[in-house]
Amino acid sequence: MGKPIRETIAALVVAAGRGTRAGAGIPKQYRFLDGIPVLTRTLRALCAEPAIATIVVAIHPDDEGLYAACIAALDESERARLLPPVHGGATRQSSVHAGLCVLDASTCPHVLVHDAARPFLSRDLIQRACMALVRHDAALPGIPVTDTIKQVTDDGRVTHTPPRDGLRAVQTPQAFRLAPLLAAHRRALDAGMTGFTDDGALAEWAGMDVHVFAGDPDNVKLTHEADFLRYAENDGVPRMISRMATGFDVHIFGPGNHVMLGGVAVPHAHGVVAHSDGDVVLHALTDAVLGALAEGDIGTHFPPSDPQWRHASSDRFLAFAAARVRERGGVIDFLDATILCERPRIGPHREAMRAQIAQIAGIDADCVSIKATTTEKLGFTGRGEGIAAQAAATIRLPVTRQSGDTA
Ligand SMILES: Nc1ccn([C@@H]2O[C@H](COP(=O)(O)OP(=O)(O)OP(=O)(O)O)[C@@H](O)[C@H]2O)c(=O)n1
Ligand SMILES: C[C@](O)(CO)[C@H](O)COP(=O)(O)O
Repeated sequence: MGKPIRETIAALVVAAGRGTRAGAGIPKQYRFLDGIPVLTRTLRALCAEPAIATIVVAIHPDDEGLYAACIAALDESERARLLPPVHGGATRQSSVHAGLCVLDASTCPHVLVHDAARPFLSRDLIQRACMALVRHDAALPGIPVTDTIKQVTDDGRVTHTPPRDGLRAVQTPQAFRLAPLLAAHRRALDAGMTGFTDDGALAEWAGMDVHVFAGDPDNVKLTHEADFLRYAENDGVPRMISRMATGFDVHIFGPGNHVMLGGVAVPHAHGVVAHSDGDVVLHALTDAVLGALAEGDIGTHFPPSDPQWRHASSDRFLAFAAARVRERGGVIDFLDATILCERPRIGPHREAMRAQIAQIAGIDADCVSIKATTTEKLGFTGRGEGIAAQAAATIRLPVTRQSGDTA
């Protein structure tokens, strides 16, 4: 008995175009829509359909790096569905041909050919395409046209008005039996027919019986800059969400003649007892930033048991946390710290600390605030036994998954 049709379908995504009509520097399938590349969205939609056994993407040879970044954003089970990419050609038709050539008709006798530039394809639409293969060798999603269509000459004279009822605007995914489609592509190539704008037209030319099933008006092809403006909330700029977190640190006073505070050596009658340089301000700020990332705390990344952090300058801890924010595509909006001690006096060093913290975190000094308070001679700080700092960090991170989670 043969396999059920749902285990015999491959998807071929054509993504080798240059997107010249959309402009904007990189090919449109690699541009971001709400923090997610168009191609990543398209592949996720296809991966969500269990009927599709395997997926191959035709890419331009110059786009290997862009493709790798799109694939990295998929989860492991999604990546497992992908064959290695193939290099497409100068036309959509040649890119489809290149992709069809690597598919194995003995394991996947059916193929859905889909434009990378159509990232809004729904589960229902994919299922309609798969179902169409039960009855047809070639089937295209089409939507009734709502405008009246005119055939015109180059100088704009109308020569024909086809009756609208029989017209459909066709989309992808277009569903085919693989062997006859590949044979049709080879025949077209041999005949020097290289200008087909969809596989439906090529199949029709080759004599296949081509049918239309219900398309989806939301399944638009991103073609012009205006499409990006219309469909991307932020036109390629990742949507960001704000996070705020706090940090706190204490060190006991010990022998010495200064304390490090916010990266500044502040003269004092004592030093602090600490594994590192004991800068409570930088430690509290580091924990606040790591907290906003939900990436543990300073001890997670720089364990006090590790001798390499002995006497370490605390700059590196905050610099590390700030780099993590950048690596996740985020920004630090604001850092705020309050120092709790009777002595030393903080006011004369406040501006130097703000400048130093700003430099370490890679932000403007305007975005750093340093405050100080005594504790009215109460508690360990009041008795002059030690010094404490509490801090808050506000950061923004890109929304990177369709679910709204962040990276
Ligand atoms: N040589 C080509 C041309 C197009 N495509 C793909 O075919 C789909 C539909 O093509 P289109 O929207 O025309 O994309 P581009 O050719 O990139 O656009 P433009 O014509 O504006 O350059 C896109 O996913 C595109 O990447 C392809 O794989 N290989
Ligand atoms: C395949 C297609 O998306 C069906 O509507 C369309 O023909 C592609 O045309 P393009 O000129 O390559 O964008």
